[in-house]
Amino acid sequence: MDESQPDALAEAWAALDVLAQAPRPDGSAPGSIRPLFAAAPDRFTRFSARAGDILLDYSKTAITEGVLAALLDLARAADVEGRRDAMATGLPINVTERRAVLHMALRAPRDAVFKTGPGEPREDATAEVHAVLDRMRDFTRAVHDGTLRGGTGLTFTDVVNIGIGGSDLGPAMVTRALRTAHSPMRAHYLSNVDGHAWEALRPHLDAARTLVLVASKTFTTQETMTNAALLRDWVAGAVGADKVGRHFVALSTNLQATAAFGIPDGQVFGFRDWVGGRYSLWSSIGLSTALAIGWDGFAQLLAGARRMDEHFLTAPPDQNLPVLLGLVGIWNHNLLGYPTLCVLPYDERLARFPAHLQQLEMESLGKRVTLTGAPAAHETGPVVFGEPGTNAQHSFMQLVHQGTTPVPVDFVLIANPDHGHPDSHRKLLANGLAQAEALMRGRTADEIEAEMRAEGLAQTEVARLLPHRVCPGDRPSNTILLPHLDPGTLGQLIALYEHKVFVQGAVWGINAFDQWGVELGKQLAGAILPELVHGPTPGAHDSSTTGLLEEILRLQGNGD
Ligand SMILES: O=P(O)(O)OC[C@H]1O[C@H](O)[C@H](O)[C@@H](O)[C@@H]1O
Repeated sequence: MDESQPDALAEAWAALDVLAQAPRPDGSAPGSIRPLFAAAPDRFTRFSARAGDILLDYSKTAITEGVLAALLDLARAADVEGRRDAMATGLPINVTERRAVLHMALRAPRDAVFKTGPGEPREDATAEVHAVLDRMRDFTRAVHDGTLRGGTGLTFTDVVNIGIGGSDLGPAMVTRALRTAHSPMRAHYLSNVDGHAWEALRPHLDAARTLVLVASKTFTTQETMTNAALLRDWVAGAVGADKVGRHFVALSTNLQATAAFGIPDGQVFGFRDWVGGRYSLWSSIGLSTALAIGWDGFAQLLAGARRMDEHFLTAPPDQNLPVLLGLVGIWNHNLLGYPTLCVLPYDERLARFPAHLQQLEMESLGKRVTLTGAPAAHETGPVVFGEPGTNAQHSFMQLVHQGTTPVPVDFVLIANPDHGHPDSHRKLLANGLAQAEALMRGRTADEIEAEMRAEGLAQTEVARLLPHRVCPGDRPSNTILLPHLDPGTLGQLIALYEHKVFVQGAVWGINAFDQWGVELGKQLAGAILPELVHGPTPGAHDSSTTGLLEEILRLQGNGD
């Protein structure tokens, strides 16, 4: 499984360090991009790649032939392909939880072979996946055609997905991207334990026509279980306690807990522990999406992801989109020292795509030790943030253009919209393309001086303003171009990032599939919860936490 060779790995990193620190043969700085375009008019052709419906243009980065070769050496030394194959064969690559990582099996065709479990005979993952998918399909159709109805006999018009983290972000993002005015049902997502979230949603719903999905891999998550109890009472109030069960479905791996909550097995859609939360939108956790957009759309989403899986599993590294995207990120992050990644989808429908990527990337790659528990030798995951364009241009892009540290950007552009406003779409695309060009090209002092002189500004004014107006350029971006946004292309796009994260985790030698860091806060919240009723336990906390607790209780009128 692990064929990586420490010496070869160290050599590969050292070779990259040399490239990142010394000027290029033509004297240009290793992070500069403009000279690369000036020197090679065919740079776009050379540093772009296609797979399925996706074009990845990474030419507006500081990658050269030499850098790319060294990055591919790094991937080879880290045995990215061997690790990828270990994932695909169901080996327990999530070593801290002793679990396989088989989200690819969730979108595999019926006759595919994805096996899991130690020893022989190994379990056939695909058969079980398709058994659940078949049930999800039948359920979705029965809700849509009115065979399944609520407690008072009314058809369901709305579905509420109660879940958080991976049990919310993926399906919420996909549903928002793909729903249309003709979608069969309205879907709503309730994640936060903040009662304001429920209060904001409640007026939009009729309990008698609302189907509730309790989406939780563990079925123990505090926020989800709290909201599930709130909605159970609310539905019971409308249809009667004896009929509330008809409105509730569970999406979970924990069948004991779903039964304890009172959801009969026939209304539970399961999945296995080899599906990580942030990879679960393809599992039964995606049921809200299927209900919202229809079964055919959900099936096309899976097929799109499968297309990217097949590409990732078979394409040579130098043409493999997830490998290239991962390696470009490593060049920007580890070698050039850029600590963040900004994701800008130029499509309102992808408004939650950056939020989904934040969990996918930061929960997967936010690790400080390697698989063996040794401190990571290199920086691991970047801070990821983003917003749809053009909105982002009018908020934080100032820092991206002129801040002190370059911020690599991934632009996601969609060639054809699904609306009838071509002028709006041209403006959207023009802005996306212009941002990438502006980041790369910048505006030099000479260019700005000439412009200001042409405007007739006095020399003193030119000198005063010049430093403020210079845009340094040489700021890297990738552009990912899709022909349309539809279930198939979105499936490819999400899977592209999933596999990119895999590649980076493999190169850094970390476990991209656990998330122990989120546990401590959960434990401490459990300890603090009773103190919000009874007051702070003496000596239990630092003075800050105790002081804040006391102040909150005083402001609530409970502290005197
Ligand atoms: O699906 P659940 O078990 O309710 O978990 C929901 C989320 O909460 C956890 O704290 C993890 O950090 C996430 O990876 C997970 O997706």
